[in-house]
Amino acid sequence: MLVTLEGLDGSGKTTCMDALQSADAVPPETVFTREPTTSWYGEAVRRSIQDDDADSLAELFLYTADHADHVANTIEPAIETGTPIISDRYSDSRYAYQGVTLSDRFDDAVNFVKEIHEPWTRPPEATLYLDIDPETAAKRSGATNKFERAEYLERVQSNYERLIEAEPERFIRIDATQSEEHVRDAVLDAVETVL
Ligand SMILES: Nc1ncnc2c1ncn2[C@@H]1O[C@H](COP(=O)(O)OP(=O)(O)O)[C@@H](O)[C@H]1O
Ligand SMILES: Cc1cn([C@H]2C[C@H](O)[C@@H](COP(=O)(O)OP(=O)(O)O)O2)c(=O)[nH]c1=O
Repeated sequence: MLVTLEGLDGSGKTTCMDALQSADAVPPETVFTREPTTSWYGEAVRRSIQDDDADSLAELFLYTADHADHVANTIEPAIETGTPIISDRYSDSRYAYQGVTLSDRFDDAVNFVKEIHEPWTRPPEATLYLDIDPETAAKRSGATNKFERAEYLERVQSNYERLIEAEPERFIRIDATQSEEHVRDAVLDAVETVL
């Protein structure tokens, strides 16, 4: 069972992952993971995030290489042994974010990115979407990198909405504008239900 957490920068994913890792309701063998990962592929991605002049297509393939390694070496081995996995960001982040960065190069960039993944990715069973307005997200995240500006996040948000509309049964929407306690409880409830 693969569960993913998605949302804009600053929506509270890290805060919720911390809560999940110490929650009684989550089986102790659960694998907690994230994208970008902590592998050298993930490090290459982080370098690119800090580079304002990075080529958007090259960046897509860095993220996608990191995902390929993540699927092969973390996700599939856990699935094979029936171990639950919770990932902070996963392929939807690419569809939503690179769907924006590549929008000037492809007619339907979201679909282009999805098509690159489809033959080999392992889709999640459930995705918790931490729903927050772009202004609050930008404020909370401190706008520390090129992706964290409100106008950019607004476009990322519309891509997430498009993904949710296409697969409403996979997504669980959580109101991330509520207090930290409220969001944490909603996330814990949702994860307990799906696991
Ligand atoms: N529900 C909330 N209400 C107010 N502030 C929050 C809430 N959840 C998280 N924060 C704060 O917002 C900032 C970003 O949260 P974080 O969990 O790092 O988000 P993300 O991992 O999605 O970028 C942190 O300073 C965190 O303490
Ligand atoms: C996984 C992933 C992240 N990103 C972006 C989102 C973030 O701005 C940045 C780093 O992700 P992350 O470290 O999860 O940031 P945060 O905790 O603030 O949400 O990379 C993509 O553009 N595409 C992707 O596929």
